[in-house]
Order: sequence, then C-alpha cells, then structure tokens
Amino acid sequence: MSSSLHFLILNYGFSFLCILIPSCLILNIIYSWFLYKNFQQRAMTLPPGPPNWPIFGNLLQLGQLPHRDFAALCKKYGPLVYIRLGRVDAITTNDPDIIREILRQQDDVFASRPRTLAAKHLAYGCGDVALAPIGPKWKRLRRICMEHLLTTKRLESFAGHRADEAQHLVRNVWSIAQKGEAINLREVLGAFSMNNVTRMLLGKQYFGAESAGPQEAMEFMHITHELFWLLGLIYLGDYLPIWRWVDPYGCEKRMRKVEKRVDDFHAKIIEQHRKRRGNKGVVDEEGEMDFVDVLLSLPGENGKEHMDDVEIKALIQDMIAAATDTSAVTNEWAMAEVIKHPCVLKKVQQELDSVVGTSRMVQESDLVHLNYLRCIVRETFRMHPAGPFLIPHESTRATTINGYYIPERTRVFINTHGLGRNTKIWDNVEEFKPERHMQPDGSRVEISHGADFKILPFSAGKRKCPGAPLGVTLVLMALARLFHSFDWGPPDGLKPEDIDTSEVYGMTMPKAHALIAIAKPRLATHLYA
Ligand code: HEM
Repeated sequence: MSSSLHFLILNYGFSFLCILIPSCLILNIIYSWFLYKNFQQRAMTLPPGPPNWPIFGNLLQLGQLPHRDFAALCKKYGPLVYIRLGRVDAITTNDPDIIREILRQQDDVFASRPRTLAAKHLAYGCGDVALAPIGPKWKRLRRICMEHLLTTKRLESFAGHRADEAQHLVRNVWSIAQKGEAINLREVLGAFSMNNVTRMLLGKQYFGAESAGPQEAMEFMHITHELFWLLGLIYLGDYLPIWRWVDPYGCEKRMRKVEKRVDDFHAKIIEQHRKRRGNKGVVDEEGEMDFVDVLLSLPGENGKEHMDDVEIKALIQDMIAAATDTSAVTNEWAMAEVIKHPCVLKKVQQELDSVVGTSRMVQESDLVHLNYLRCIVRETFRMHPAGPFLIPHESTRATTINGYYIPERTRVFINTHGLGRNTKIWDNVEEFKPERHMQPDGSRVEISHGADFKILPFSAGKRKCPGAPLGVTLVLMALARLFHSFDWGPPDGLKPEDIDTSEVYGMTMPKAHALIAIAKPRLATHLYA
C-alpha cells in the first residue's frame, strides 16, 4: 500500500470518527432525553379515579345516564377524575375552576374534538364545524359561520320570519286549546324551532300553513331525529375496536344508511337553490338570502370560484343539528318546570303584564326587559343544560392540570349537568328557583355567559357556541309568548307537582316523556287570530 493511500485511509478514518463520535453523542443525548421524559411522564400521576378493568376500562361502570355516573365519581374522587373508556384516556369534571382551566387557560390544548365514528359518518368525515378536530379547515368554516351566517345584520334580516313563527306558535296552541284538547308541548315547540331554523337556512317552513309539503316535512323530520339519536350515542365501537367487527345493534350500518339519506337530502336542497339562482340570476344581497344562498355565493379555498358542495352540506347539517334540538329541548324543560311551580308562572305573568301589557303580543324588543323570564331560562340551563357534556373536547398534547398528568388525546367530558347540581357552588340544587339569579342591583340578567363558570349553557373559549344570541332569542321568545298568552296546568287528574322531570341521555338531554299540558287563553281573542 502506497504511503499516499495510507494517508487517504487515515484521513477518511479520522473524518469518519469526527462525524461518528459527535453523532453518537447527540443520539445518546436525545435517547437519554426521551428516556427521561418517558420516565418523568410515567412518574407523574394521572388524576384520581375508579379502578378499571383490562380492555373495558371503566366502560362497564356506566349506565343509562352517564352524566349522573360521572358526577357521582367527582363526588367520590374529587373535582378532576380520570377514567379509562376501553382504550381511550378520559377525564371528567364538574368544578368551575377546573373548567376555567380547560376552556380558558389551556384552551389551545383542549379545543380539539375526538374523531368518533358518528362524526366521520354523519358530519362529512369530520368536515364540519361542530365535530371537526381543531385545524385550518375548522378555522375556515367557523370563520364563515361568524362572518357570513351568524352576523347581527344577517340575523336581524330574519326578524320578520321569527315574528311570524312566534305568532304561528301561539295560534297553533290556541286552536288546539279551542278544541278542548291537551297540548303536546314537545310537538309544538319542536315545530317552532325547526321552522325558524329551516326558514333561515333553507328558505322553507316545514310545519304549518306555508309548509314545504307534508311528505318532504316528514322525510326531513325523520332524518333529523335519526341523526340526533346517532350523534348522541356513546358508541362502544369508538372505545373497543373489536366491537366494530360484531356491531350487535347494527349502529354503524344505521350511520351509513342515514349518511346516505342526509346527503341525498342536502344535495336536493343545493340543487333547488342553484336552479332558483339560475332562474333569477344572482340573488340580490339586499333581498332575501337564506344561508344556502349565502354559502353558494362565497368563494372556495385556494382561489376556487365557489365553496365545495361537501363543505356547504356539512355546514347546513351543523346548523340544523346545533340550532333546532338545543332550543326545543330547553323550551320544553322550562315549560315543565314552570308548570310544576305555579307561583313561578304567576310571577312571570305579572312581569309580562307590566312590561308588555295585555293588549298586544310580546315583541323581540321586549325581551331585554323581562328579567324574571331571563332568570327562568338561566335556572333551566342550570338544572337541564342542553349539552350535558357540551360536545366532548380532546387534548392535542400532553399537559398537566392541578399537577396531574393529562396524556395527549384525552377525551374531556365537562359535566355541565353536574356543574349545575354541584352542592359546593349551589344551594338546594334540586329546587327550581329562578330568583337565585336576580342581580342585587336589579341589572339585566345575562344568560349566555358568566365569568364565574358556574353555568355554562353555551360553553367558553374557542369552541363556544357561535349561535348563542340566536339560541337565547328563540328560547326567550317562545317562552314569553306562551306564558303571556296562556294559563298553563297539567292534564286533568294530575297535580302540578306530578309533572315528571326525569331525563334521558343524549347529545342534547331531553325530558324522558313528552310534556303534555292544558292551555287556557288569557288575552283578547283577536290577538290570537
Ligand atoms: C338554546 C340554544 C343553544 C344551546 C344551548 C347551544 C349550546 C351549544 C353548546 C353547549 C355547544 C358546544 C360547545 C363546546 O363544545 O365547547 C355548541 C356548539 C355549537 N353551536 Fe350551539 N347552542 C344553541 C343554539 C345554537 C344555534 C341557534 C346555532 C346556529 C344557528 C348554534 C351553532 C353551534 C355550532 C356551529 C357549534 C359548534 C362550535 C364549534 O365546535 O366550533 N347553536 N352549542
């Protein structure tokens, strides 16, 4: 071997060692860091919680009313509880300080959503706003909601429709009462919410004189009910992958079936709107534009002329699901509690008679002055929040709360039902007492927010409900009209205290049984017609 070759080998060998040794050192440091981190994480304790079984975790400990089971766990283990649902880490809380930590201080960590099977099948592959994980797509669609659909100006443009629907609700109840029949409040309040939403969204009324046609209305009702039911389900396949192979109740099959029907329905709506725009040319911005018209007029992503149909369908779906059931369920609960407490009914009627009088119907502009009614709604949200777990959130990375380790992708069940019945923050939790919300200085009672996090009907932080002002108006308006226009009592043979207030679990938490009541008109006849 020549000396120059020898030199070359030595030289390369030396360079090789120069690279190898620092690389090994760096790898060693990284490896040690990972080991240390891992050790540190494992050494950090998870929040306290019940012992769990292999494979199932705590799933077998949950009954028909998981919000009550979770509240019982908080009572036993403290304000922040860790549970394992199959293979999924989860936490639950009913404590205002922990909730503030999750939704305000650590909003960035906890603002995502789990990709459940229902969200994949029924929300266009999580391509909507409400069920989408946090990311640029969610941000874009949420901005569209805030800047184009739910603006004050847009909502004001539907005030006339809302007034029509309020009158339609009163007339509907009045005509049933005239026949001497009891009122099924679930039906009439459901129709009120649905009509308000579909007129704003699709430009159609589904129930009543101007109804879009009984067959279409029935189809629409059927699909939305099925959709709500499936979205509210705690589906075991999300927690135990093996369950999906068996799917003994055929839930996933049902999801796929509903997915297809809903998609066909939305496609038809978009088609009808395109045709209408085609006939008239572009819909006049100043004229009547429903939400579908607005969405069809917006540009798409990456310089595309229009939004994708899938995005439009996902948004239509969100608005229907988020707006109808929430307000209808809240109204039915409020009616049930007030009929159960005749002194509350009397007091709210006195307020209505003094603010509105008895010679005209309530208008939207009256609602800010009806403080006792606002207390009734706030008390209803305390006892019967429309979203008992909000819509479950998910953490995007590992973090700590109160020194406890919370792993990445932990599912978060904020128990608003438990929060409203937490004896550490409320007295006489089972008593319906609107007066507790009255401000000492008589100032306006706020419904949609509270800095103390003791009531959270519309949530807080990045995921808070963008439809809260509309939701509050729909609830206050229906209740104001019904209390002002009628005296209410339970059906014959029942006493007010017999009114049942048990609930069933769902994405929104309805009364277990539809509320049936007797209405007696209390205003002059010409006001109803
Ligand atoms: C009484 C009526 C209503 C109640 C009680 C209510 C309540 C809620 C709650 C609890 C959430 C979940 C927040 C979270 O997960 O942190 C939510 C989300 C949402 N709500 Fe409402 N809501 C109502 C009406 C409406 C209306 C009228 C609309 C629209 C027309 C609407 C649109 C939405 C949307 C799009 C979301 C998803 C937000 C997101 O994930 O970024 N809601 N609502």
